[in-house]
Amino acid sequence: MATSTTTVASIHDPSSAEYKKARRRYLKTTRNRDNRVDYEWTPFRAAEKKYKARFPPPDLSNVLDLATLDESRREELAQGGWVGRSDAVEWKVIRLSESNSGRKAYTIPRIPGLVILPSYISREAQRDMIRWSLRDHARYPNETNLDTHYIVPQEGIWNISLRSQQRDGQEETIHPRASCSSQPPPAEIPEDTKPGPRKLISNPPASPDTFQDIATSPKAPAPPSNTVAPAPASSVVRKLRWANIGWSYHWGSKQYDFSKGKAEVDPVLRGVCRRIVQSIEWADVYAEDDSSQEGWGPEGPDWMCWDETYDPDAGIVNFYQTKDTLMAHVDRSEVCATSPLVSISLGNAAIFLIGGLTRDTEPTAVLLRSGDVVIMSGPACRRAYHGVPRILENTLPTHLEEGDDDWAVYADYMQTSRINVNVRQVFPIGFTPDLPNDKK
Ligand SMILES: O=C(O)CCC(=O)C(=O)O
Ligand SMILES: [Fe+2]
Repeated sequence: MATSTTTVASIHDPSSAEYKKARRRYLKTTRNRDNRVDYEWTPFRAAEKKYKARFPPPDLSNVLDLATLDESRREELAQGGWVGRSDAVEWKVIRLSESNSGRKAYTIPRIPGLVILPSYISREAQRDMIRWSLRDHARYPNETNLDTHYIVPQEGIWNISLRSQQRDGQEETIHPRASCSSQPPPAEIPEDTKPGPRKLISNPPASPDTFQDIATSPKAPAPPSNTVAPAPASSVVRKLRWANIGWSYHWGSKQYDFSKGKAEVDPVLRGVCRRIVQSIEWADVYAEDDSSQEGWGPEGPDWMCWDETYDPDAGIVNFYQTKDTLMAHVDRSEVCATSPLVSISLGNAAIFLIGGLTRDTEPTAVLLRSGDVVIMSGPACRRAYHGVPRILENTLPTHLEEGDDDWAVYADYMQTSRINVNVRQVFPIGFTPDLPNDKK
C-alpha cells in the first residue's frame, strides 16, 4: 500500500528537515545563477517563474482555491500543506441543472467563458478514470509520446510494467525505435520524454478555411532519437506524458493529422463531458457579459445551442510527474474556436494559470485538485494563454491512496503524478472533413 512520505506542511515549516534540504539544494544550484529579475518577462512568464520556484516554496495567497469553501474537502486541503484562498479573485456562482445537487459551478468575471466545477467527479469515478487513462487508454491504437522513441507492444506501457512487477525481478525491457545497441548511454534525453517544460510550436489558428490545407499536408513526425537506450518497463512508464483521444494529434508539431482518420472518443468519457456541458446554465455565463457578442465568428454567439451541438471528437490525456510543467500555450488547432473544452484533473493538485489572448495579460492562478473540472469556452477564454507551472507535491487525496482490489499499483503511481483529461471539439457536428475515402 502506498503511504504519504512527507508530513503535513513540512516544506512550509522552516524548522523541518524537508525545508532545510530544499534550502541547501537551492543554494547549491543557484550559486552561479544570475538572479536579476528579467524585465523582459511578460506577466505570464513572471507568474510561471513564481509558481515554479522550489525554494522558498511559493506563496499561494493569490491562488484561487475553491476547495476551501467545501467542508468535505478539509482533509484533502491538509495534504502537503498547499492551500490557496477563496477570495484571491472575484467569482460568481452560476446555476447547474437539478440532477447536480450538491455540486457547484463558478465563473470568473475577468475571464468570460471560464467555468470551474470543483469536485465534480465523484471519488469512485476519479479512480475509474485513472484506471481507464493508464490501463485502457494509453495503448494501441491510441498514440502516446512514447511511440516516437520506443517500440511499445500493443498492450501499452502500463500493462507491461504491471506484468513485469508480478514476475518478481524479471523486468521486461522496452526497446528504442532507432537501433542503438552499439551506442554509449544517452547523453541527452529526447525532448518528448523529458521532464520539465514541453517544447511547443506555434501554428496559425485552425479555421474552416485553413483546415483543408492542414488535413492534406500533415507535418512529418519527429524522427526517433538514436540516443535512447533500452529501458525497463517500470522506468519507461514514468516517461509517459500524453496519450491521444479521438482525431490524431501530435504534440510535437501541434497539429491534427486528419489523414489518420477519426478514432472514437471513449463513450463513457464523451457522456461525462456532454452531461457537464448540458448541466450548465450558459445564460448565467454569457447573457450578462457586455462584450458577449464579440469574437464568435460570422453567425454570432452559439452558446444557446450547446446542449445539442456540443460533441467532443478529440483530446489528450496528460500525465504529469511532480517536476513536470506545461508552458503557456493556446489550443488553437480546433476549427471550433469557441466550443467548450472540458478539462478534468486527477491525482496531485496543480497550479493552473489562465490569462488572455497574449502573454501580456496578467494570468489568474487557480489551484486545481482531484475531481475538479474546468471548462474553457467562448472567444475570450477558449483561445486564452494558459499553462501548468507547478504540480503540488504530496497532495494526493486519501481517497486515491486507498481503494479496493487492484488499486495499490495505481496509488503507487499516483503518489507523484497528476493526470489531466482534456477533451475538445474540432469540428461542428454534421461537418464531414474531405478526406481520402478509406479514412472516413
Ligand atoms: O493539465 C491541465 O490542466 C491543462 C492541460 C492543457 O492545457 C492542454 O492539454 O492543452
Ligand atoms: Fe491547453
